[in-house]
Amino acid sequence: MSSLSPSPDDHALARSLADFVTERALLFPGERPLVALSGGTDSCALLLLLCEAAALGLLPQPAGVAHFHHGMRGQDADADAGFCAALATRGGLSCVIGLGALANANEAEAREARYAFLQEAAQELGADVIATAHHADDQAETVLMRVFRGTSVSGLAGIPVRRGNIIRPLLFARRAQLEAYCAHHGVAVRHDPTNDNPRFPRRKVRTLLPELAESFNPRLTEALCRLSEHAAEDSAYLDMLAVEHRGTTDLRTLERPLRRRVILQRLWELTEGDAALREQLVTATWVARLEGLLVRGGTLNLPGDGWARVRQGSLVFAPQRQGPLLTDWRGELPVPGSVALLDQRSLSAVIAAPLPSPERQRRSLRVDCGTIPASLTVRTVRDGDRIAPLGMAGKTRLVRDLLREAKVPAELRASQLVVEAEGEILWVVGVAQAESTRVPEDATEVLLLEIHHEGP
Ligand SMILES: Nc1ncnc2c1ncn2[C@@H]1O[C@H](COP(=O)(O)OP(=O)(O)OP(=O)(O)O)[C@@H](O)[C@H]1O
Repeated sequence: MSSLSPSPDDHALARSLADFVTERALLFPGERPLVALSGGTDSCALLLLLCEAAALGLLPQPAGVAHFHHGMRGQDADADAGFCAALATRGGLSCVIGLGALANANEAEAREARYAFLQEAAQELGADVIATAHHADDQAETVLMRVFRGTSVSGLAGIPVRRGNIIRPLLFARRAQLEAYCAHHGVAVRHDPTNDNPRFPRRKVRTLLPELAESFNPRLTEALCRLSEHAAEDSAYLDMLAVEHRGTTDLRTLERPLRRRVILQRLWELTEGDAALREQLVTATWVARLEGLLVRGGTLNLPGDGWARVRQGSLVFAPQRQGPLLTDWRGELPVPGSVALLDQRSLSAVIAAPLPSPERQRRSLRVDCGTIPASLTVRTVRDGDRIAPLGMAGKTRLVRDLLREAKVPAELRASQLVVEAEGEILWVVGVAQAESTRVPEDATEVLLLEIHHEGP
């Protein structure tokens, strides 16, 4: 972290920026950055500092400036765009303004559109990388927010100093330094009031950090930034090892940190091109769930309708399922030997079927949507069918034996219904349910299967 001299006009901050860029190899020889300019303090400081460093001969001149008008905030946003264009001109740089129509977009959609525009602008202006103005306080807030929400080592790495062609050359600097710098240069920066909402988690953490610093460590921001740097390095090292081991046939043979990292990389690949799903799925929680699946076996439904399954110690991911949501499914069922498919997207699936002895049977079953597979088959019992009943520690029993013990009359046993998933009997309707259908306390979605008696 740099210490800014009391007088900002000795180029101290521009020199620190150039040192940081050089040490981290953020610009290779001949490369020129595009400056992503929102008009706020941080990106105004970034633009002026890059220009100052270029004037000192420490860094190349930026290729230009890009500002994205999200189309969300009306006149204020129009003024932001005008301001950015004027500031670019003041620095002698070209400026590209993008216009979105994101009136109803959420934060993730707005971000996706902004970065897509920045990539186009970089091409247009012949820039090699895109520089954004995230700084040390942003980093500390990000790390702390992730700690509060729950995170992993790679999450602790926070905002990467470089990802692809996006670079963050201001991660060394404190917010107060950038504010002082803009004030010194007489830049009347723009202010986006949407960032002031006290309900925003980032806003809350921003208020909390100084209090925590006062109670625990006056250099808390620096400590959190150092933690994120170390976590980024450890994480990069694990990533490298995981790439080397990604072909491992049985993931259970890998050391746990490595196994978890291979799973994380698989999730990252799986969510390519779907930012919203990535946010949900590339998390410590899902890595832990999939790790559990490797040990336990079976199938796990993923957010966004995909699912994962274990095959000989490796994870198999299935794509998202298509088709309409079934809410009140009714199937024709079954003459002995016929089958029906239940799409598990339905949270209440009703099977209309002639049942052998409805008065004796428990005709509904709750199962955890998180663990049952994509589709269920309802069919009549077959010779040799086995089930691992609830509470029997995985020991399997012949379904026919269970029917006999439950005193289902012999003549009705052939039309006994079972619900099967990928070769495993989950439910012998009214008689037994499998251990794997047990609904855990933390289940978030429960599928209610009902068998209705219809017919004689
Ligand atoms: N409208 C915009 N046009 C161009 N660049 C922008 C715009 N908004 C933000 N940026 C760039 O992104 C940086 C971070 O902005 P901000 O803190 O608002 O976004 P974030 O949501 O915290 O981060 P990010 O979206 O980059 O993950 C800014 O300093 C600026 O460099």
